Amino acid sequence: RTDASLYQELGAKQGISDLMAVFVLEIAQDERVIHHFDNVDIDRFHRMLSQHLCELTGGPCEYTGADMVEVHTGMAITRAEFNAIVEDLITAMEKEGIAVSTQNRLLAILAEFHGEIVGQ
Ligand code: HEM
Repeated sequence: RTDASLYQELGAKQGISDLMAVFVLEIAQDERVIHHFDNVDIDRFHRMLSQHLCELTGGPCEYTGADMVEVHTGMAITRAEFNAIVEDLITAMEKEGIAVSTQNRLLAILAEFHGEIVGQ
């Protein structure tokens, strides 16, 4: 578990929730990946993303959602799709005015999920 500084830099629970709301809107407009989300419960998706990010960045949350490998298995997510999602997150972070140094700290954490998500 990391220290909570990244969690604070992202604006704690409210900042993370706002960021994930913008991120979900970016995904919804992204033709490269939207087909994966046809039957997804968006409220739950937003809630689980926020909880996951809160925990990963050292915040006072416990992620209660699905295991990363299990939930993405069967989607056959490509490297290009993974990168598209990363771009959507960067766009969301820019829109939320998050400092580039903070953006890079978050991206470094998420990059570690590559192997659990791509090609499952
Ligand atoms: C660092 C990369 C990623 C992380 C950390 C991540 C994280 C998550 C989390 C926390 C959930 C919620 C699980 C739950 O509801 O219990 C989820 C669901 C989902 N993810 Fe990802 N994800 C990543 C990349 C991707 C990519 C690249 C795609 C597709 C292009 C994708 C597609 C989905 C879909 C469609 C769901 C909803 C599954 C469902 O509700 O049935 N994810 N992801």
